Amino acid sequence: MAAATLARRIGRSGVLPLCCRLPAWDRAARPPPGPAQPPGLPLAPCRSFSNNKIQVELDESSGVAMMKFKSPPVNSLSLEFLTEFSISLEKLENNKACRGVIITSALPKIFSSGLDITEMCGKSIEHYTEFWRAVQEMWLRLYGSNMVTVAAVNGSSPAGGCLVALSCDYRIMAENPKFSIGLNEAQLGIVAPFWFKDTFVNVVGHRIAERSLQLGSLHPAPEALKLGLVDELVPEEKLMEKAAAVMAQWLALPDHARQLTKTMMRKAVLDRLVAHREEDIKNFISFVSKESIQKSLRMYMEMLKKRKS
Ligand SMILES: CC/C=C\C/C=C\C/C=C\C=C\CC(=O)SCCNC(=O)CCNC(=O)[C@H](O)C(C)(C)COP(=O)(O)OP(=O)(O)OC[C@H]1O[C@@H](n2cnc3c(N)ncnc32)[C@H](O)[C@@H]1OP(=O)(O)O
Repeated sequence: MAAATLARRIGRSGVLPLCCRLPAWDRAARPPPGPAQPPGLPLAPCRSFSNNKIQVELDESSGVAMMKFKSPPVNSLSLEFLTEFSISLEKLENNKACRGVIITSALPKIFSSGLDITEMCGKSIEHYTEFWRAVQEMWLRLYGSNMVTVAAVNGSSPAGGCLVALSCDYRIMAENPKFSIGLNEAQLGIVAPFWFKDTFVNVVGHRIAERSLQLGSLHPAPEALKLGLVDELVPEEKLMEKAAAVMAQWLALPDHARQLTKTMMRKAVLDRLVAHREEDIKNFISFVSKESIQKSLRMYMEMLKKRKS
């Protein structure tokens, strides 16, 4: 689907109507590009594209795309960011030449600061609905992607930023102990929704997830490795090289076998949100509309600003 059409269909809601596309985890496995492809079949024209928030470059010879978050100061996941993220994933997913994507940040020291807190403060119910739907859409696309997804975590990655990394197939983090990662929602006085929790449990197991979620822990990189929250630590200057090597290793397998296995592992968790999407939006709205929650979020934002001065 052309980008302009996609953007129009997504519209202000930030969401593609479900009738417009099959979820990635229900799609048939794609044949690998290259010799198996009928000669003369044109490849989708998306070698590189970029918007205000995200830059994507696809190397058609390897089938690997590099996606870089570039939304200063901290790559917070605003409605606009989430919409652009979903559009970028959709473009790659629909491009037969693309088999894998490496996700990283173009900003120093920050992978993503998580959901944009200002989107959850003092806004209308319509806005909360649109925002939360866009958060859901991003996760459904990323966690359900048929592509190999590798997170090259080159900076701190709290809450929604951690969810992005957790939703990938493999996480490599720069071995800087000043960089931390985790679902710290409890520290903000809010609660990670069930699908954040499910994604976390699927990576680290129930006990580690329960303790970490209750405490709202942000784990420095070495601790994140011990907990299995990330798969590998490497010196920062080796991060992209390592990500490319891991990607090549994963792409060496036949797509159909890997994709069906991924679907088998993730389907139950994806289906749970798909079945409860509207209820989840209602829960978010009623939670975030509470005066006590608004107060907690405002205090947290003030704390961030004070820390700076
Ligand atoms: C029953 C349950 C039912 C339903 C579910 C209900 C609710 C669930 C709801 C929400 C789930 C939310 C998940 C989230 O992702 S919440 C976001 C959590 N994020 C954080 O805690 C990160 C906060 N930020 C930081 O710790 C730091 O900024 C940093 C480590 C990322 C970077 O540190 P720096 O020192 O480099 O930069 P700063 O000076 O701190 O920040 C620069 C600038 O950016 C602003 N900012 C930072 N993070 C955010 C953010 N997430 N959203 C919006 N704005 C952010 C910060 O305030 C500074 O702004 P100013 O320059 O001062 O204006």
